[in-house]
Amino acid sequence: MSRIAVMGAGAWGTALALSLWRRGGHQIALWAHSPAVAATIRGTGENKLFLPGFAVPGEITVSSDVAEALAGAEIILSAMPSRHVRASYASFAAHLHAGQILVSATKGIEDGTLLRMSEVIAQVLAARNLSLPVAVLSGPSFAQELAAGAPTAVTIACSDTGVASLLQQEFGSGSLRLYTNDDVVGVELGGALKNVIALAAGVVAGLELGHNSAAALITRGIAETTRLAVACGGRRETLAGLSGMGDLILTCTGSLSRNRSVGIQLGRGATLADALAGLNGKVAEGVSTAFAALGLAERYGVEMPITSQVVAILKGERSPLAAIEELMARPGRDE
Ligand SMILES: NC(=O)C1=CN([C@@H]2O[C@H](COP(=O)(O)OP(=O)(O)OC[C@H]3O[C@@H](n4cnc5c(N)ncnc54)[C@H](OP(=O)(O)O)[C@@H]3O)[C@@H](O)[C@H]2O)C=CC1
Ligand SMILES: O=C(CO)COP(=O)(O)O
Repeated sequence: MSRIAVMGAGAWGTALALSLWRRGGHQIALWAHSPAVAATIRGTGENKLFLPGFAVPGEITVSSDVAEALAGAEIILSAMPSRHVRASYASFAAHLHAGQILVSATKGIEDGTLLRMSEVIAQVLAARNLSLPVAVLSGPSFAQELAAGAPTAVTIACSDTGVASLLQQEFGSGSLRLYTNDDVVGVELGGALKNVIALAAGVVAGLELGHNSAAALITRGIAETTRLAVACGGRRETLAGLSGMGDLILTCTGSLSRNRSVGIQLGRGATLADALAGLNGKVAEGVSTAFAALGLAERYGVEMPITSQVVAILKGERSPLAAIEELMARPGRDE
């Protein structure tokens, strides 16, 4: 029996907690950032704001108290928006100790520092003389579908292959299959960068450009995200896996994607502010990741034409249609 603390009670943290509880064999604690969200889940047995329609059993202890959530935890699985990871771990650090395993399920790149989430976590801990293994969980996985028990496969990445194998066993169940990988860079960037291409796929859908355009975008999207991930030290084959191509296909085509839905609104002519307001407090990571990805692309001298156009649209500097026209007018090149 392991005690697992799931830190973050948005859609993803709640779905992961449900999946791990259903698997059996673990005590699950779910930490919500806001006391109101924790109280609602405890009081109603449901996360009405972020994952409505799924019962959260009383055996999952729900709290907004960090010390309470982390007490006795052997595995800490975090799933909060990327912009809150640094501050969250700063508040967790005093309650962490050697022997614990950290797993990041957040998909994003930190604004300004351009660090991956596992790097942000390691940096926060290092400043407090703590060093714990940090694994990454990423892959094609809509929270609602995992919560419903639909068969789902994701990647669990850690530079320590023993830790990845242990997490594969501890998290795996009849509805959640995990593949191990020691390429943390590739897995983490695959999960973060697909959100930017999903915004672009939404724009294509919002403009009603059809299936040819969508397929071209997904394919050229994986080409440019792979270029960047490889330049950053990731492996090409990782980007062809679940946390690359797999998540890209899901998010670029799935109607449950928040990133794609923001892109659709932009394609239909909405402002970014209006498109984000439609999410009612839910996160679309691709918006900030687009800027960070372009920052990494400039650092490593990598060409990212789709990401560049997404940034121009987000800044309001180019209309969605003009962005597509620019992509089509680029000089011919080899595939
Ligand atoms: N939803 C999905 O299907 C999937 C999401 N992910 C990733 O998981 C991460 C979390 O997304 P998701 O669960 O969907 O989030 P949601 O959009 O469902 O919820 C937003 C979350 O942000 C939290 N939050 C707001 N302010 C703060 C703060 N200051 N500090 C800490 N947390 C805060 C909210 O907590 P509160 O209201 O309590 O303040 C809430 O839990 C993202 O990186 C996402 O890309 C990955 C795979 C699937
Ligand atoms: O990461 C996800 C599925 O793997 C969820 O995508 P959205 O954040 O676009 O909803």
